[in-house]
Amino acid sequence: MAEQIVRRVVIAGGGTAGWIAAVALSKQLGTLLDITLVESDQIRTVGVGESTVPTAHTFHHLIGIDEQEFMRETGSSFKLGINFENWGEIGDRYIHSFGTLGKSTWMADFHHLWLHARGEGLAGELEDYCLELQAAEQGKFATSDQFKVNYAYHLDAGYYARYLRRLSEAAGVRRVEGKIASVEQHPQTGFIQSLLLESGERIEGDLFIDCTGFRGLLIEQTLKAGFEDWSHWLPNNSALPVQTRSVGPAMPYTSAIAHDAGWLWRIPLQHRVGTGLVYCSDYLSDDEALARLHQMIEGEILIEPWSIRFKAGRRLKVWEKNCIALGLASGFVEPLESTSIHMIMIAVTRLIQLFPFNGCDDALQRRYNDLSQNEIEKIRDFIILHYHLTERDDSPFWRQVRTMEIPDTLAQRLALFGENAHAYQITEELFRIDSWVQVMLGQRLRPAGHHQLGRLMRPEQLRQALLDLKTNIGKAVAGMPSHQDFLNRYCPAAMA
Ligand SMILES: Cc1cc2nc3c(=O)[nH]c(=O)nc-3n(C[C@H](O)[C@H](O)[C@H](O)COP(=O)(O)OP(=O)(O)OC[C@H]3O[C@@H](n4cnc5c(N)ncnc54)[C@H](O)[C@@H]3O)c2cc1C
Repeated sequence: MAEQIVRRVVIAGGGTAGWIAAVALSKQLGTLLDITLVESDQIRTVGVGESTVPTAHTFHHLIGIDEQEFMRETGSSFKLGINFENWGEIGDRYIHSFGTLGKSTWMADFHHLWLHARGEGLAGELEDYCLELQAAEQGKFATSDQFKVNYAYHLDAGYYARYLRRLSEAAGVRRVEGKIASVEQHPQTGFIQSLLLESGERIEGDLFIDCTGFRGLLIEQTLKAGFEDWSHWLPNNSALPVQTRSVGPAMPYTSAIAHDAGWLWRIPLQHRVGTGLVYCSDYLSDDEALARLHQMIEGEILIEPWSIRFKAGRRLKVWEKNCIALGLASGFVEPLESTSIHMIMIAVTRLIQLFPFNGCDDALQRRYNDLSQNEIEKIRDFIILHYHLTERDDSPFWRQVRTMEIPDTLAQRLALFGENAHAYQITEELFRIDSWVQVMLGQRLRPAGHHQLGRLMRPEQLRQALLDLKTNIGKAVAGMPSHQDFLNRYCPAAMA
């Protein structure tokens, strides 16, 4: 049997990405690897990233994280979707839920039936036919054999990293505190050999995972893997996060409230609310942004706002030589649909599946890079959709994103839906058909035509079928406790 060449894994950085990598690799491949994580108390983590998508639930399950313990220790709440305000037009509101819309058939997705019935005056609102969406609207939540809902989490990034650190160290990860002063490479191959810390300590490894955030200390500053800038499609480049006291029960959704040069997030945790203004500095100065944030804040400030600059785009090669970038070091598509933690989790899963036990060869690297590119580009298109499909004309920011050129891949999807109401999910794509449908309709795209399946049913039969669906969902939601009551019982926050 071939000897294992890659055994010593060095993770640079201890933010969300670093500790997710540490916990997953140690729990899954533990005895095959020696894992060291280096982080520096002198360099703070980005400190945000608190809203997730349902894959977080699946990922935790895969690596054996106990849900109730995790939620107690991180003050987490449940998330059923995102509540968008002022996106299509000022005053608009819709929820992009994680749920399934109605009942689809093999011939056509549910929304085709709904579009027909709506046109004939036989149907209510689309949201009447989705359990998660109705539960979100009413602030309800339950998860059990009786209530099978598709959900994600809101979590506290600081507590989450601490929690994962505890699990990782228990699984054998060695943590080294220290600032990386330089990265040492093999003189011929350029492969990374070691990290030299300011203390003089040298950390040697076979595989290096760059989780150093936007700076990309290994992947970019050392290996120059390259970056594809997407800011012409996603112009927001600044954020002002702040932590505030809760002013009411935690709702089971994130809010994304558009303003004239970006948007504001509100993420309800058990012990506080995470809020943050996202904006484009070409259209809003930092002082104006701070004033805007203060206008939109609800509740007493617990931690004062801090400033973050970012650029949307992807690292051209997330795997280069013997270095793999995860998290912000690998690229960033702005936080609108809370996809970064998902991408970290998928990237770690992919790494476990394609782990280079016998060395970092080109074919493995190429496969990994292709899959990563494919994934992030689909997510990029979904985010651009929210900006481009707007009718807002009240500010230069909205005029720019409404009229900008968009990627061909997205233009094709819009044409298909705009003409015939068809939406699709490509293999391994994160967002499902129902996500595309909810956002496209929520952003005011009204398809000119749709599948004629609905005409095969008698009007009364169709009206009754839709009424039954709505009634059953209504009954199920009525039987659920409030989200806050469920949290209080299921996983009361340790720090609340
Ligand atoms: C405004 C904003 C909002 C976001 N919201 C969401 C969201 O709602 N949902 C979501 O999924 N994602 C979100 N994200 C993304 C999310 O925050 C990140 O994906 C996640 O926090 C991972 O960050 P990271 O670990 O890659 O980097 P960081 O948190 O920046 O961590 C970098 C680590 O590297 C260490 N480090 C750096 N340099 C050195 C050095 N020289 N020596 C030693 N250590 C070093 C630091 O000490 C730190 O531990 C958001 C991002 C932004 C900017």
